[in-house]
Amino acid sequence: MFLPNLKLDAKDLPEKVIVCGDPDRAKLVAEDLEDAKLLGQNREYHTYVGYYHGAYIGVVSHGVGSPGAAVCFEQLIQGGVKEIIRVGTAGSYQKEIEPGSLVISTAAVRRDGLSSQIVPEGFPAVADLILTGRLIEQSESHSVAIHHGITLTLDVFYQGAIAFPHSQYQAAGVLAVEMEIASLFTIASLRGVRAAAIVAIDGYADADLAEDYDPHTDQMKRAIELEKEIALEALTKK
Ligand SMILES: O=P(O)(O)O[C@H]1O[C@H](CO)[C@@H](O)[C@H]1O
Ligand SMILES: O=c1cc[nH]c(=O)[nH]1
Repeated sequence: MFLPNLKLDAKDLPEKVIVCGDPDRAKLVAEDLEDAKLLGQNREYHTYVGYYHGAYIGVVSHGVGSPGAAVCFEQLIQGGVKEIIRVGTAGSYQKEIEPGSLVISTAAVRRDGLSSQIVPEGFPAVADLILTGRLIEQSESHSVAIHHGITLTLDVFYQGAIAFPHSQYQAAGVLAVEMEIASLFTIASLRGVRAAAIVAIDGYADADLAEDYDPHTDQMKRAIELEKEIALEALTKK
């Protein structure tokens, strides 16, 4: 089967993949794979495959925002993918969740537009219990602060005339905000595959805590290295 947006033949797709927004991050993950090769490249979708501890896996970039990412998730699943871990970045909503730390999402608030066009209002966006358990287990051997709980998925990155909903979600105990996890969890539930997500915190998203957005610091590079390692181990654990 040819997957048109990913621009590759599904026969070479592994059943387990890591996904991330940034094509450069996908390349970085692929550097940890043996016999890594670029399977397809089209638009924001860069797909690498290779072996990690002997397991055949893939890493695919999905770009920024749920609609484009959903095209990627759907085509991966059409192509036979059964387990997906998103390795992303997010802004913190809670003071104790500091830049450079990691958050494993157990569920995502659906404030994206994409999922509301494929499932009814009230349908939950929840992580797969088993894959998420593996992420949590892998994270326990590291000394960096790693939190787990509810994240929020928004379509908006820059505030317009309508105020960001940050304070209500902060008060409700949501840990962090990003732009694709709710779509991933919803699509995975709908199609019967496993999905989980881990994100590196690049600053405080809440206006009261706001800092300059800079996802390119050394601290972020270290956090991304760590989430990459945790996700690779969780995905390939027997
Ligand atoms: O770093 P990635 O995986 O792209 O994730 C986050 O970063 C992007 C915004 O800069 C959005 O895609 C958001 O979800
Ligand atoms: O969507 C995002 C991603 C990273 N950091 C944020 O504040 N928001």
